[in-house]
Amino acid sequence: MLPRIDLELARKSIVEGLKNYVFQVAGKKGGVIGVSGGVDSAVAALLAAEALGSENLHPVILPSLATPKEDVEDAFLVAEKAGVTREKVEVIEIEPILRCFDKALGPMTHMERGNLAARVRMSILHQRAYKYNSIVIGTGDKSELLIGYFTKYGDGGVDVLPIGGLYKTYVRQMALHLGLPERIAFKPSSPRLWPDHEAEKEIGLSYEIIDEILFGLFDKRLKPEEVSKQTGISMEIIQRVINMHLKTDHKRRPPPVIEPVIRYL
Ligand SMILES: Nc1ncnc2c1ncn2[C@@H]1O[C@H](COP(=O)(O)OP(=O)(O)OC[C@H]2O[C@@H]([n+]3cccc(C(=O)O)c3)[C@H](O)[C@@H]2O)[C@@H](O)[C@H]1O
Ligand SMILES: Nc1ncnc2c1ncn2[C@@H]1O[C@H](COP(=O)(O)OP(=O)(O)OP(=O)(O)O)[C@@H](O)[C@H]1O
Ligand SMILES: [Mg+2]
Repeated sequence: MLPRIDLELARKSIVEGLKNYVFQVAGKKGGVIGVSGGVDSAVAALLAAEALGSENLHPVILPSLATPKEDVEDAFLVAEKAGVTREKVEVIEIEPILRCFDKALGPMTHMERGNLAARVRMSILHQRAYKYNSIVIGTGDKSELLIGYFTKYGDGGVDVLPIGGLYKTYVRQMALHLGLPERIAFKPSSPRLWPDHEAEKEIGLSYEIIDEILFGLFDKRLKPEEVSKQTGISMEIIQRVINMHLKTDHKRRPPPVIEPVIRYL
């Protein structure tokens, strides 16, 4: 179990930090956010509305065939809780766009098409951000970022990460703290890149375990063996999480420039 945190302090500091980043550092008028009905975008949207003012927040719902109807309803509820009226929430179906890709690209695996769906969403959010003189608010949490569980240049292609410093465990607690319903706070995490896609099933580990391991390694800075000793989690599982982190290193940094040897003549 992770230690409890002062959720109110975390909330206030994220709100202050995001406000400063969008208005002062980026010099923009607001933020665009994809709202899925999942807990990450719910918490990010509520914090962003508080930081930027709901009039400067542009929530966009981007359903595909893999999106359950209830998620769309939950996304509307999140927008409403963020102070954005139904009429101001944009809904853009991405299935017709994906069908154009089907035609152009031919058969795809569900992973190829799913990652494409994430990149189609990213493209739409950036178009809207440009149009509204805003930036794209990301929804990645610390757990997803550290294990690289996101689509490179898809949901990873964002401008700022307000909940990137909170493990999934804390994001769920923050959701309750912000008054979101338990149904959203404890909804099984799912990228919904294909029907019935669930994060913990795909990864093969629960976020409870992943967070305990990441907390031990990255916050307490313990050696893997010590994390195993303190948590009772096997070294094999800890090594799997470490491998996920290492294999996705490229997703957390800008592409390397291959430096030429330059001789001035
Ligand atoms: N070593 C390396 N150095 C530099 N670049 C490297 C690389 N290895 C792969 N690449 C590049 O990265 C690409 C692979 O990365 P990527 O396209 O992301 O693909 P990949 O990591 O294989 O798949 C994305 C994963 O994120 C999950 N996901 C996606 C979207 C949302 C969420 C969520 O939680 O909401 C989760 C999804 O279920 C899947 O497990 C390759 O096609 C290649 O272009
Ligand atoms: N149907 C959708 N409409 C709008 N945005 C979406 C949709 N599906 C995914 N996204 C965007 O992609 C992000 C990544 O999805 P992800 O599933 O990680 O987040 P989540 O659904 O908010 O929370 P969780 O990870 O717990 O499922 C979402 O937070 C959201 O910004
Ligand atoms: Mg989700």
